[in-house]
Amino acid sequence: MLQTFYKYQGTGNDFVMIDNRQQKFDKNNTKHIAFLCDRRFGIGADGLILLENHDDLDFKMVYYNADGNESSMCGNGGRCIVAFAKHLGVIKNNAVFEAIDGLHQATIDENMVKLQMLDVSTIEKHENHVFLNTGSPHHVQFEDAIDDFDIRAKGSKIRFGEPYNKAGSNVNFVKRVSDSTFRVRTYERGVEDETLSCGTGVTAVAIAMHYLGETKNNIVNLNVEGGQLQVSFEVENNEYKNVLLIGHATFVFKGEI
Ligand SMILES: N[C@@H](CCC[C@H](N)C(=O)O)C(=O)O
Repeated sequence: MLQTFYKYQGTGNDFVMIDNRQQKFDKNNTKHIAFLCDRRFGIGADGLILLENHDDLDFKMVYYNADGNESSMCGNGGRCIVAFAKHLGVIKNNAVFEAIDGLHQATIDENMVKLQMLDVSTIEKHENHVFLNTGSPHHVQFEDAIDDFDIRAKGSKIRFGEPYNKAGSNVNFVKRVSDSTFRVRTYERGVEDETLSCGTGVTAVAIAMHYLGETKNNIVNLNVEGGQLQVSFEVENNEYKNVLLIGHATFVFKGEI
């Protein structure tokens, strides 16, 4: 039987979206999910997202990386599923949904989505990097030659190396552009390559830059390969609260496979 799918992207981080409110999708078929995400043999995407019913909230989000494995929170995917839920008529302009890291509130205006992310209170400062979890684990480090280096090779070495090993971490390389703007390139675990944008990644970068004193602003602009995102937050007793990831979420095409 053919499967209807929708393709969405948020700053170039692209996803296969499936309406699984009838629970027909085989969630245990890792190879099939990887095939759907394959850019040569399948539809092509950085990840696959299921929209499911929830007893008390608007919907539930289930996220898989392009390798076919279910993973931790996807910020850009979270913005895209809000646009998808609106398209399906599940929500109007506001949403409260459950993802693997807990509840998320969101608003959508045209294709601009503001998504509330996890509060962050634990930030590890190391000699050459910062590590924090914004729903997914993120290694953040400065890279002056950000426009011209082998991110796949360097990112993969860090992702699979100590202390992350097999469980891994996403890896963000950052260059300061101004007081309020940073350039970011991300190597994503589970895609095992650079993606054009990573929502939990830029959230981690914005918080890390504030934590390190690289910005005093609580609205930070992030220039990524696929466009621009904004992250805002409040800081209370060293805890980053009311963290919002802001950017577009765009329908690309619909099909059957
Ligand atoms: N693209 C995502 C992050 C998805 C999860 C990540 N690959 C992982 O496994 O940790 C985002 O926009 O946050």
